[in-house]
Amino acid sequence: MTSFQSTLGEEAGIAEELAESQQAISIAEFFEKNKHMLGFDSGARGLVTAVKEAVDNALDAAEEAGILPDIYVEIEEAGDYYRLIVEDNGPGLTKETLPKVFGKLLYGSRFHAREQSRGQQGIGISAAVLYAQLTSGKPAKITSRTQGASEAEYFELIVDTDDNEPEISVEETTSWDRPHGTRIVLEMEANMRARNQLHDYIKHTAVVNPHARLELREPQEHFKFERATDQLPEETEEIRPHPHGVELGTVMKMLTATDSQTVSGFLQEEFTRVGKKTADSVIDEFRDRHYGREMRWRPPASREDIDLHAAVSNATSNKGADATAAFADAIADAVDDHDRIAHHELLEVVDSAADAVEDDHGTTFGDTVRENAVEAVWLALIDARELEDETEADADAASATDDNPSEPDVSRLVAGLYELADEATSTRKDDEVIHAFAERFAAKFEDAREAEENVRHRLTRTELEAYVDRAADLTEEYDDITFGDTARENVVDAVWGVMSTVPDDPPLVRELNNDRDATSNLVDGMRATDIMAPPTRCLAPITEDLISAGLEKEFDADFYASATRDAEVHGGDPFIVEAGIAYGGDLPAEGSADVMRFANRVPLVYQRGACATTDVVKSIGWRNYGLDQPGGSGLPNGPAVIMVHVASTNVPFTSESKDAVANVPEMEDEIELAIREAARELKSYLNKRRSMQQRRKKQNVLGKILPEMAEKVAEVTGREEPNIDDAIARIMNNVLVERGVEENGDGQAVSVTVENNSSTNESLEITDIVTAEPTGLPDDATVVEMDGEWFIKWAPEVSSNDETALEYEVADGAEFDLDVKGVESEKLTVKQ
Ligand SMILES: Nc1ncnc2c1ncn2[C@@H]1O[C@H](COP(=O)(O)OP(=O)(O)OP(=O)(O)O)[C@@H](O)[C@H]1O
Repeated sequence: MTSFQSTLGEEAGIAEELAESQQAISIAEFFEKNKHMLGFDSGARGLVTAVKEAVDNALDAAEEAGILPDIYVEIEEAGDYYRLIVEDNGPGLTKETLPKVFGKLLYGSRFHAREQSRGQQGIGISAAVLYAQLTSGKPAKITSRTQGASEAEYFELIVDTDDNEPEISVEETTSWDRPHGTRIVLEMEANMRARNQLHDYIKHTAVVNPHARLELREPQEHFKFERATDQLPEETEEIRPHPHGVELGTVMKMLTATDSQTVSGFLQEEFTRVGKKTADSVIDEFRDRHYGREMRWRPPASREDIDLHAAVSNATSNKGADATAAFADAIADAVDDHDRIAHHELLEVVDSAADAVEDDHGTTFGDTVRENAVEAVWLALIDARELEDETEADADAASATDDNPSEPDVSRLVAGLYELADEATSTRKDDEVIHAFAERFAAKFEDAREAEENVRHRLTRTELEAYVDRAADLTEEYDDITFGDTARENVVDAVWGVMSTVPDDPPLVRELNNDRDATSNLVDGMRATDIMAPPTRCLAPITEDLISAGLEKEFDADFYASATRDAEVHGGDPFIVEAGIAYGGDLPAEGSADVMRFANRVPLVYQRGACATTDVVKSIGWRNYGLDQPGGSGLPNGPAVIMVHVASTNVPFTSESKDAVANVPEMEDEIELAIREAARELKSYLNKRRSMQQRRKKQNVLGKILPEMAEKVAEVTGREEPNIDDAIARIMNNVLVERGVEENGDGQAVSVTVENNSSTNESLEITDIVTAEPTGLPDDATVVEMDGEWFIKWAPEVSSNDETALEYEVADGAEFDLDVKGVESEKLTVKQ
């Protein structure tokens, strides 16, 4: 075999030779070879995917136009092929756009829109056309009529795979009975082996789109899903990206495209949820990262031998004694007013002192005088020894007295850093060790200043971490102690906490444009700033009520729960996760629970195992929620359906075929929280059901034993049999509702007594139906007559261990019927 290597050197121009075989690959050609990526990997699957693409588009288009969708899908055998027909009542397509929509890959209206829609990439339907033409050789036949048009347009076309352009074979106008809409006819090599997936897709689409009317006619079966509501989903609006989660590359692109000049304007104009205040916070975060923060040192205490006044006076020349004294006074006082002061704050102090003295004394305090004063005070602040020249004699005298508490025995930097490190580290650390650490830490500041590298003590957090690490490493080495990561982080936090953000102006947009590092700091700043969640008007969640309603429509269960989370952000796009659970009833008790996955109201029928949704369901400990879960992980067993819906302006799918949601941590967290929210409701339902079952069991046993005992007791004692119902109600802590009737001459006196033997207060709704007109009813009861029956309604609140009664009179011979609501049947004994 001749390799290129073996011929290298023998022949010139190998690169040119190689270059000849290089050529551009058309997108259509690429997809022709990678059909599986788009969900067309087999005849069975291809048919389902084509239906899905056409129906999703039809729903998107109708909703966007404010039309209640009416969609007809037909699959018929056509010789060796299958013919797919999808008709919608949407707004239709114009003559100009139609050929591109169906005959050009990556052409669509939604790719750039930050708005929830089923379609995203502009590939779906043209890929179906491509699949049909590749497998059957037949063109797609499209009819479309726009609203108000007198006739429809009819096209027969294929995708020209060489240049990814539509190749039209027939183009004519035609009549069509639909006033507006689109009809697609595709012939393809296919089979019905994925019939179940097809049915699931259509059925589940109906569940989450109760406003749509769907019809599916296939060779064997025919389904119609009538719409359950005339309410279209909330209209969505396009939004700008949210600052949380936009990638660096996106921001760099946005910076080149924006009309804003300043970073603040850029942030406010191009992102959602950013006003002036939020932009300022982002810029502060940017400053911390880009310029760093400045260390703030404490001003000298009066007991310290530091005379700021003298320092300023000595550094100020030719300004006259009065002006100089006033200048020095103003600075010393202002510094003293600060709890801590950074270099840029000192600059402000000196500037305002100079301005004030200039006004009062008519002397000019130029830049040099101001700079000298700043330097003198800064030196005094950060290191007392700098002043020793002037105060040497005093200091020597003071240090001679060992027990003089007012004498600082370390430099001010060491003392300042010692204070912070001591507070931040565990009390177990030796004082001396902390002191030694503070000395090494201070040396880093001091060395950098002396070397004129960092006169202002300005550090980024990373630089500060390096200072702390170096000082801690040395302390570990020389003092033979451990200075662990937590202690180091605590010291960094404490020092960073007292440091001050520098007020330097951020770069202009054009300066940021080619500065990758600065832009990266801006992106980090955006992420670190607390920003309100994005508006949800771009999203159309199903909502809790409709999830439950959808589940109820589809599954005959005993219990339904649903949860809709607040919006979160991923990659600058907002998303909302919803979950629903149906349990019991007719759901199959054997095997694992069914997981239904939806993204932007589209059922996901393939690649269940590759989906973040399934992963999250499996990772939850379902035993905590009352479901059986063999081995404590994986899908739970039992009669349950778990449904998850992810709605986003950009759902992160694992591939272009949009079958599975990718494992994005932010999204997984929300999926988990939504499922847990619904699962908590399931848990309390199951707990209650279990305790009710136990109660019923106990009651059944009592109901059997007590009458036998009562009979025996009566026999032995010769007395009347005791009242069993009352006894059971008391033993079981039940609510007992009992009717008493007494003859009272003209008629009967009725009393309905409620005895609450339970441990909770109860609110009941009692309806007593009487066949004669009742009289003497209390005010809190209402009565309505219907067809010779009187409905007495009474809603008493009865505290635990209390009782109340409804009393009235009625003619002789009247009959009664009591209906009690508000208390579970297991906790209720009704005796009439
Ligand atoms: N039935 C239809 N009625 C009206 N417009 C349609 C219809 N089908 C498609 N369109 C338009 O054609 C565009 C392209 O559709 P296509 O299916 O190729 O991509 P998509 O739906 O935008 O994205 P995806 O590739 O994710 O499905 C859509 O964005 C929409 O504007």
